[in-house]
Amino acid sequence: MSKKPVRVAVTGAAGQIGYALLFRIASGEMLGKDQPVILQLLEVPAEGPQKALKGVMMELEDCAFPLLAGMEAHSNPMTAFKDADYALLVGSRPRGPGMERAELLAVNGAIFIEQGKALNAVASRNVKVLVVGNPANTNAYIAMKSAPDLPRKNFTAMLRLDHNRALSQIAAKTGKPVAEIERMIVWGNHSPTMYADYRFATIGGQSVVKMINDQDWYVNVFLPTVAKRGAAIIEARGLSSAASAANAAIDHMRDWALGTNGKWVTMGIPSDGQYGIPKDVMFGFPVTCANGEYQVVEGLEIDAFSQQRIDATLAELLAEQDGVKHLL
Ligand SMILES: NC(=O)c1ccc[n+]([C@@H]2O[C@H](COP(=O)([O-])OP(=O)(O)OC[C@H]3O[C@@H](n4cnc5c(N)ncnc54)[C@H](O)[C@@H]3O)[C@@H](O)[C@H]2O)c1
Ligand SMILES: O=C(O)C[C@H](O)C(=O)O
Repeated sequence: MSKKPVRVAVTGAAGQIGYALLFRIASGEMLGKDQPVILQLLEVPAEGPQKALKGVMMELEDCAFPLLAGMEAHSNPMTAFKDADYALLVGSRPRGPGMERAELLAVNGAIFIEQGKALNAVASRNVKVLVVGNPANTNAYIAMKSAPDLPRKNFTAMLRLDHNRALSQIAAKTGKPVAEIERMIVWGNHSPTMYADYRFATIGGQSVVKMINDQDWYVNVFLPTVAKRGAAIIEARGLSSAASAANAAIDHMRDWALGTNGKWVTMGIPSDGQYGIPKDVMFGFPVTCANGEYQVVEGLEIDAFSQQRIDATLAELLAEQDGVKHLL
């Protein structure tokens, strides 16, 4: 018997990430090739974006996806999130060349308060929320705080693009297939303070640290390359990453919903105090997923260098939280 359709809400659906994301959700790449979906698409209530959204929906229709059980265009989060089982919060103002991410806080805070409240009011009580729109961790924190009737654990932020970027840098350095790399971690904020940590990573069971054996490359090439990759793409394209961001969103939601078979992935999640991160801080942690739930990989040794990096990204997140506390 075929499965009952699930409702997937996507905000910023006419934007560039939306365009790279919706077709893959509708084709079953996110929730499985046997899972029908109903797309509930939100755009700002203005003629241009709403018209563009209609165009995207015409294209979705023209794909004749067997798993696309329905789609709706919305301009109000209260209708867009109705009974949503999954919500991908992509819509926000993207960073342009030379713009600091922190500047985005004020502009985007209001959006995520309204959307958090709407999720609280109308979404499924089990809704899985992924915030992609930047500053992703703090936007997710704002949405979570604006939705007091939903479990905190339902709110996550996207660190998966950073995780995937780190995997590709290691694959290029070692000449090994990316799929063989296990136990990568990116701690903290989706920003240049993130800490991409390959101390525990293995390839075919062998330690990546030993294979690379180059602390200088780790500190002076790998870490800044991963941390500043978003800015490098903006510089090169004149636009922020879109296809790779959509791909990471698919990876994040697929793993959360369908499980990782014991593999570590990075998710931004509200801390429960693990590794000394204060409760509720939306922090990138290593997790495994099973049965629709994520679980932090605990008990990893944090050496002095790592502690310093973790403290720095935590300090940035706490400052961001402080910057929005008057809104909450
Ligand atoms: N977390 C990550 O790894 C990551 C990676 C890349 C981009 N991003 C962020 O994702 C966001 C979207 O990027 P993009 O390139 O798709 O931008 P875009 O400008 O192409 O699209 C954003 C869309 O969101 C819509 N929008 C704005 N406010 C909205 C609201 N309140 N409700 C619904 N829709 C709204 C806009 O009309 C626009 O169509 C940006 O904030 C960007 O910085 C995050
Ligand atoms: O840094 C940005 O604003 C773009 C995006 O978050 C990215 O990592 O590509």
